[in-house]
Amino acid sequence: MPVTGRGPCGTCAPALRGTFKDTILTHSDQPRPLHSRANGPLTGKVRVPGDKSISHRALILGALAVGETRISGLLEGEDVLNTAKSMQALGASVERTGDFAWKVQGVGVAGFAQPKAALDFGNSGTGCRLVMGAVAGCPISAVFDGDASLRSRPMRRILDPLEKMGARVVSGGEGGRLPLTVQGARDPLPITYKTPVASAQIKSAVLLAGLAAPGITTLIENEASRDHTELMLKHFGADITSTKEGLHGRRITLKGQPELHGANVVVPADPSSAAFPVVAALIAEGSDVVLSDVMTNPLRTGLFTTLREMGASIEESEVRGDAGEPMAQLRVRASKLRGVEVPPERAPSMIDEYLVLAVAASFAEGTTIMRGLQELRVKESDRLEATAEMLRVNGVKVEVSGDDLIVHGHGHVPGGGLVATHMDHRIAMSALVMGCASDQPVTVDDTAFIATSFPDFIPMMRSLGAEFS
Ligand SMILES: O=C(O)C1=C[C@@H](OP(=O)(O)O)[C@@H](O)[C@H](O)C1
Ligand SMILES: C=C(OP(=O)(O)O)C(=O)O
Repeated sequence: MPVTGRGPCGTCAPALRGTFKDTILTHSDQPRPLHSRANGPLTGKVRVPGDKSISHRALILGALAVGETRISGLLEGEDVLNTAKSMQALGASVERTGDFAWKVQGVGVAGFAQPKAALDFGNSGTGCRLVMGAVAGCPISAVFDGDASLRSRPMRRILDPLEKMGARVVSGGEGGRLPLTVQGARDPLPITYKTPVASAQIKSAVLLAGLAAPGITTLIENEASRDHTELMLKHFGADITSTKEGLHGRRITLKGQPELHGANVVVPADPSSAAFPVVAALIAEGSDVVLSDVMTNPLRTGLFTTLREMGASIEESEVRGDAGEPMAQLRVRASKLRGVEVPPERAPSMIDEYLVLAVAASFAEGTTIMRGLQELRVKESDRLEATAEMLRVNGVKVEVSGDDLIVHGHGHVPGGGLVATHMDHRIAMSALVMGCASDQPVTVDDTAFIATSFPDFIPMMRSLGAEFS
């Protein structure tokens, strides 16, 4: 579905109020184009911002817990700040106490209050879908809305299981699209649900609703998706188990109506954000870049596995763990890459990284085949088509065949193209990374959406030597 304009809610993030006064959101309706040109090697050490998935979950579980939750290293990107605001609108107290440091005073499982206004999730599928799950277990109704991109994304996949648990859609857009009003269940039912696609957002919505239901909620997935909700629920005191199901799947059981207690959460650096400087360092000759504290949960590291298969030099050191999530320092050196075939079962562990992998594949020698990418079609944009277009306008030979993406690499990229962002942060960042090593500069039509997940991307890349102007 085409996405046009900034969206019905005006800018992606409304002005902040109350305890959020220290945080600034910067979206405007003016597109902000940028050129990226090769400027020699990238060097230096950086820490990319906190993991987006964990940041959303820390705020939501903090709000559903009894007592105080302290979060350090929170991603202060627009997506996460919209989740923080929704938690406040639902009755939790959410306060910024310092740089990336936040305090949440929760209301307890099923304790959300009726919000006075629509909950605006801006560009964020994760925020919207996880909060829908949490609201579904409370006897309140809430209006869910977002920008034009989020309004175009499917919500039926979340509403189907939530309706089985007793929630109702009171009013809503065609085919389960936003804006829609969800009436939470007065007496939520525990269910056994098999997800139709490997999606951590569906899984998490069901588990968050299941917190309020008596008895056992069971979630089965054929392919394991990121398990941050499970790990964090355990950290907050829930009785939750996860066992293998079939070859690649998981069966998760959650005992309902626990008393979640507030907890400390240390948010590691986001591997999906690290992916951009990692690929930039691999393709810009002579580069040597170090990234600290990168989360290395195996359900998130499919990109690093693939890049290593392509011949990338990515060394791990200082391996450690906090709050149940492993992390490491990565040293990345420019490398000659070769084309590879990426199996479909790897998709859940690198779902947001195919765009920047396609950039790496464009600089490789040989063909890279990425299989089973149907889920890319329902992200912030149709990422399968948008990625192919990004490569094509920069002189790379690329095919979309069914749900597969095939990139023919020739060791260098002509560049010179203007890339359409389609309200999608990862397209903007991937295109700017491409320009770090292409023969001619690459231009993106709008960088504004980068603020949803990686607000400091441009200055951080410049600090490594990237030329963005
Ligand atoms: O649960 C999460 O935090 C996320 C799950 C993924 O979406 P799906 O659940 O739709 O695969 C991913 O693309 C998104 O960026 C973050
Ligand atoms: C798909 C993404 O996020 P979301 O689904 O939360 O909008 C992403 O960050 O790439």
